[in-house]
Amino acid sequence: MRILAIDPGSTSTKIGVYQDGLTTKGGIEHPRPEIGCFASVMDQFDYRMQVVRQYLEQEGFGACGFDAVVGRGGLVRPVPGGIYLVNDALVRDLRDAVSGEHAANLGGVLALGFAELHGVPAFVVDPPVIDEMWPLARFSGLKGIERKSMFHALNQKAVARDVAQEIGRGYDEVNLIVVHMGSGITAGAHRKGRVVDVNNGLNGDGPFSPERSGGLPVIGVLQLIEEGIHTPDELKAIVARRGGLFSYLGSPDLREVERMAAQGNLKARLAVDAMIYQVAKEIGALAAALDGEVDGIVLTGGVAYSASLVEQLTRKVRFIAPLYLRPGEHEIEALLAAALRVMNGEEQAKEYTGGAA
Ligand SMILES: Nc1ncnc2c1ncn2[C@@H]1O[C@H](COP(=O)(O)OP(=O)(O)OP(=O)(O)O)[C@@H](O)[C@H]1O
Ligand SMILES: CCCC(=O)O
Repeated sequence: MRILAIDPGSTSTKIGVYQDGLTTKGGIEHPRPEIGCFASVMDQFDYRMQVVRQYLEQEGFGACGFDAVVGRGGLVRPVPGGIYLVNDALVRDLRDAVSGEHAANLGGVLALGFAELHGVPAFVVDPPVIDEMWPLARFSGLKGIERKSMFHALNQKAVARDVAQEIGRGYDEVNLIVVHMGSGITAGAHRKGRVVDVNNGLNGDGPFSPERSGGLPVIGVLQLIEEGIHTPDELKAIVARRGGLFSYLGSPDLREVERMAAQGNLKARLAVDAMIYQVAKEIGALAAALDGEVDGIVLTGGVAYSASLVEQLTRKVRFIAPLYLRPGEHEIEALLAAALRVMNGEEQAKEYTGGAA
């Protein structure tokens, strides 16, 4: 059995190949000026196909066939968690960016591109739009504005399953708070296998992160528009890509910001402390959402590699539940494991129909 996994991120493409029990995994970085030449995410299709081809050749898989191809899910319409066959409806919604532009939208399209070359099925797994929120979590506080589920679903679910296993129980038997801390930060309340509440980092919700603003005071945002400082479109981009640490310090790279802090830059120290403070508050809020019945708090994403940040955060939230560390992302492994479950007949791939947005 040989399976190809493709995980496109905003400045990298991660690739994995499963072959008879062994996984080969790698990533190709795309310099910002190079990837910045494309007007839209979908315009990068040929470029990313070529990148994946080059990787496969370099790793000795150039002449190989595949039994299935699996890609990261994108911002399609809200769906329950699971594995989805890439079909026409899914490809159309990815191309139309029905729930927003994101590099992840290329995942299903690239998977299909390679699957068609080999005459095999293509899948996507746990797209960021999976929606398992309970009704209370949908209230924003204003009629007409509903909180939406959009988060690092693939990685959150993968590490949650892994931690449940470490605890010795099934994912659907535990309550976990999973905090993915990457360029964006999303924190989810996983209640017995369902993510019943989670912040949508891309939309200005939750803690600030290296790149995202998180929740902002609404009147302050309106003033920026009224005073002509930013247009609504500029603000949408700032909230998702140029907020958080980037806006305070000019860099979204926590390693660089920590270096600045270590060299005595007090602004950098305070901004990192504030990010930790906001993440801790989010964890506390989710603990209350789960009635305090929390089996574990899981920290994952690139930011969780920072030992000092993890130590500070642990001191603030360890009164809630034990902490489990899963730094980095585990998406390629999760994609390959999911495709393997389908190919082995242990799980059935769902049909994406593209219900209401
Ligand atoms: N060893 C480390 N120490 C401190 N920070 C780190 C370390 N490694 C990565 N980071 C930080 O993690 C952040 C990026 O995380 P990650 O690679 O998970 O994000 P991404 O894939 O770009 O975005 P996302 O996870 O939101 O999809 C950056 O701010 C980076 O500086
Ligand atoms: C994947 C959606 C969440 C984020 O990037 O902040």
